[in-house]
Amino acid sequence: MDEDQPAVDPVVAETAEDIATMEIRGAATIADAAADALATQADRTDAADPAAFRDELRAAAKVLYETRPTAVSLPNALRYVLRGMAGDTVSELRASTIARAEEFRTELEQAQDQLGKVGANRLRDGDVVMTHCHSTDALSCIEAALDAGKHVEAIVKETRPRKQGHITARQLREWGVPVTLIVDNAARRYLDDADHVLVGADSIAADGGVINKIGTSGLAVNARERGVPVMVAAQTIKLHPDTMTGHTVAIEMRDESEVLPDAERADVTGERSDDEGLVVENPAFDVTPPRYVDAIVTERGQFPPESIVTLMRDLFGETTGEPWEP
Ligand SMILES: O=C(COP(=O)(O)O)[C@H](O)[C@H](O)COP(=O)(O)O
Repeated sequence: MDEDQPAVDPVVAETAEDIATMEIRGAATIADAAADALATQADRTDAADPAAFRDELRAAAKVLYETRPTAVSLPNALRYVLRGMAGDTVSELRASTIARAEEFRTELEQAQDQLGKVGANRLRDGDVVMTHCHSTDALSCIEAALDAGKHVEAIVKETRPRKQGHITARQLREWGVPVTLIVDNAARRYLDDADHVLVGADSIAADGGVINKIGTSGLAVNARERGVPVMVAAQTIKLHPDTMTGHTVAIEMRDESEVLPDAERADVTGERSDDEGLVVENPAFDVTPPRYVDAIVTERGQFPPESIVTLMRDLFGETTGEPWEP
């Protein structure tokens, strides 16, 4: 952070650290935590005047923004809250910012419930769903289908390197859904047993491309080859406004130790512990082209990927800047 930036509340710094280290993860959960952290900053500020308050909130937003680059729900959340800062005194600004953050968090929850109902309509009684990673939006569709009395089974991809599939499997088992847990490499074989691929999204581009956990694109291509429809569950907060003006979505590269932990390094390098010819790459996300996606399910209904740009224009206008820009 710049030296002339105001200090941020320790809770903001802690939230940022938790997002960066993935204690807090998943696009919707990150957005929710970021909005909550801004509310805490507003609540605990000792800013002397409105200008200092605004500077503090912007500084907090920057610290949160710089944690992970791919999930657009994070800048979208920060922008939403900062645009709600209104008032001529610090106490008015505090109240409006906290209220705006609460409104954001409520709407996030409602949107997820609503999209779950839309997604559940695509699932028939007895369907088998293949999942990748852990997405609360995707799980909302299954939960709504269960609430509607449908029997659903799941084939859950482990999702290397961090195995978020375990979180999905645990949640589904808590709901009583029969789960078959498989390694990622087994996905194509098990697609023969699946009626749907159901995944979430970190960002949706204006051309309908879906940015989600690494491995989603390969799964979608295989699903197309096998004739299994691919459903993406994504609240509109996952729509990436900058892609309307040609920007691409940054794909996060994470630490190589997630792929090859230090304790296992010698298995690969042998005696040459500093082997510079060994490169380990760990991209966290990939882009699934729209032609491999059958439907993007949002709280505003389901869309073919090619028409998502119309919704984006409705929601964002033509373009937007950084979250802290007016
Ligand atoms: O790719 C991931 C999580 O990646 P990571 O574990 O690296 O954060 C999820 O599919 C999306 O974030 C959607 O999640 P949700 O539907 O909960 O927003």
